[in-house]
Amino acid sequence: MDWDDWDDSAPDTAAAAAGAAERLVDAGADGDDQAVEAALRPKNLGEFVGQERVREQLDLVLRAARQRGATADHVLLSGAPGLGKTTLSMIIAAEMAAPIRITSGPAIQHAGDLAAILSSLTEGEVLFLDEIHRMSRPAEEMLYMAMEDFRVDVIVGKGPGATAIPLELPPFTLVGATTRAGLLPPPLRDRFGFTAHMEFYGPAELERVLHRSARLLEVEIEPAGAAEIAGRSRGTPRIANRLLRRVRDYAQVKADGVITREIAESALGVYEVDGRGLDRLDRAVLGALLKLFGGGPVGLSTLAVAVGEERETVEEVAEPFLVREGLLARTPRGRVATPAAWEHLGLRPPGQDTGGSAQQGLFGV
Ligand SMILES: Nc1ncnc2c1ncn2[C@@H]1O[C@H](COP(=O)(O)OP(=O)(O)OP(=O)(O)O)[C@@H](O)[C@H]1O
Repeated sequence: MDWDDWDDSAPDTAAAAAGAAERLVDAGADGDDQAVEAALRPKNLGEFVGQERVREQLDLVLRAARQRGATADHVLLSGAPGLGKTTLSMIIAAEMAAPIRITSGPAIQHAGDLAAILSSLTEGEVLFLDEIHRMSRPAEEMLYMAMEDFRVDVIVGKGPGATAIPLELPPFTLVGATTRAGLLPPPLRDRFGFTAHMEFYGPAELERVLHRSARLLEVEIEPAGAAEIAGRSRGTPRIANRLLRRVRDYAQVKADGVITREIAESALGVYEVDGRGLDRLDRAVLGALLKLFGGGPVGLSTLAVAVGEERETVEEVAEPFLVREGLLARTPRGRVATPAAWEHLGLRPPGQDTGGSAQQGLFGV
């Protein structure tokens, strides 16, 4: 898959963002998670689970910088939300024993905003710029020079009388994060000394994340319980940790607090997250595609009307994961279900027996 075209659970439109925000399986950060999320963050490279290649390469970059007594090279982290980009930026700062400043592209709309941040950095400080692809153009151009020469030109005045006042900056490490590496202009991309692409996590890695988080949350979890949650976490540690907290509540209220496979299964059944990590919306989209349109092809707008959702919600919130899971394909003629989709919902394609399940409601599969 071409990563640059990929953007799982990072909706661009307000409608889609609203649709995503309420979901337990949304990979984005939500407000009430912040404190617990911070408590669960690995503090050094040794604690950071998975992403072996990235970890090994980063370890070399940081060790070498430390040995030279120099500031580490600028680092670009790309990957879907919830895979650990913020965590890794904090680890970079910790490993370099440097302070960290955190901001994001959308917060920097004017070059002056960036100049204010850059001019207040101390030597060796790490500047974490999340969603770097969403910075304004003038700020981006200022960043080029700051990254390369540790210098910015602050423009004073307007029109023909405007003057550029050069400002020296202390050496710093920029850690940029993006879900869309392909959207970064090449001059910006080229100024990063080290670029790492974060992959989705495998089940074994997610189980390790879950065991570690359970230990920190002081919850007892059996290996089969962790495996059950891992399988529903969409390859994303943030989702795994969120599901763990919901299962913990269930185990506490309905049982003796221990997370077994049965408890995890029942709890996530209550939250309508199925064995493959699909939630109610995902199954509604897939169910409509199969039951109302015989598996497609069907146009996006028609599919959206059928499930009573905004077009953007279907396209940006539900579809990326369904495509990634190989359950739905986007074709020039419309959306098409794959054989795996029929199998997942326990239905048979037309011509192979209609079965009784076509009578079930769209949300009831
Ligand atoms: N490799 C990992 N090992 C253990 N926990 C992890 C790992 N990666 C992420 N996490 C956990 O997942 C949560 C989300 O991670 P983080 O905020 O770093 O993701 P992100 O990629 O920056 O997401 P976003 O792009 O939405 O900001 C954190 O609580 C962190 O503890």
